Amino acid sequence: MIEPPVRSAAHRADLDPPERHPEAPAPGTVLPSHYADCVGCGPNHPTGLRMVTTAGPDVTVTGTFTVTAAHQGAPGLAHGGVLATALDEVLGGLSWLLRKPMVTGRLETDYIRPVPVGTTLALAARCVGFSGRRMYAKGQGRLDTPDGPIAIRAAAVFVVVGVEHFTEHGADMTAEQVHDYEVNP
Ligand SMILES: CCCCCCCCCC(=O)SCCNC(=O)CCNC(=O)[C@H](O)C(C)(C)COP(=O)(O)OP(=O)(O)OC[C@H]1O[C@@H](n2cnc3c(N)ncnc32)[C@H](O)[C@@H]1OP(=O)(O)O
Repeated sequence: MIEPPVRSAAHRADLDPPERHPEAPAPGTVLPSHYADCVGCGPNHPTGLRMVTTAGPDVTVTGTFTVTAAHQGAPGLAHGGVLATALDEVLGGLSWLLRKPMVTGRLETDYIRPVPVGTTLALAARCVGFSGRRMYAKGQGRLDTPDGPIAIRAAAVFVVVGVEHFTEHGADMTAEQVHDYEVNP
């Protein structure tokens, strides 16, 4: 038996407001890849999304993802899971501005328009607020330009974790490297 998800990314109205860290990268700063082999942003990944993300004002991030033949589901069209990855990446980039390590707990995606190969998606993410360790966020992707038609939308919950999440469960990562990832964009 396959159990359905038990949670929702819908949030209450009384979240703690998002606080941009005083040492967050300035709006307009291109955020570095957090890991060279990351399928979302890593320059070493052979078929990755090669996303470039930029800090925005408040707790917002923008990014671009150009859909190639490596990202197809149906012929000539982006795979929905790949599009969810692009949303996950730009939403995850909010951690650079919050300076808190966090992982995706829940990612809800609406697919509104097909995304053809050759499209450059203009992605945007915004932190909505916090409830304890839960960070609520929303994101979207528009076709080709920041004011193009909306193709995808997301609501997400990220969960703030300690460095041990990465050192105990991951590979080849020391606590010092996680600290770098947390504080040195
Ligand atoms: C700057 C770098 C940019 C990075 C971009 C990267 C983008 C990609 C990001 C990812 O894809 S991360 C990889 C995918 N995610 C994971 O692998 C996470 C796997 N899940 C876990 O490791 C654990 O389930 C998790 C850390 C999320 C929670 O386990 P814990 O034992 O630490 O917490 P716990 O279960 O006690 O829950 C803590 C709080 O979070 C809530 N929570 C936990 N899981 C949740 C969930 N799935 N959805 C919503 N809320 C969740 C939970 O209800 C609770 O809320 P309250 O404190 O208010 O009671």
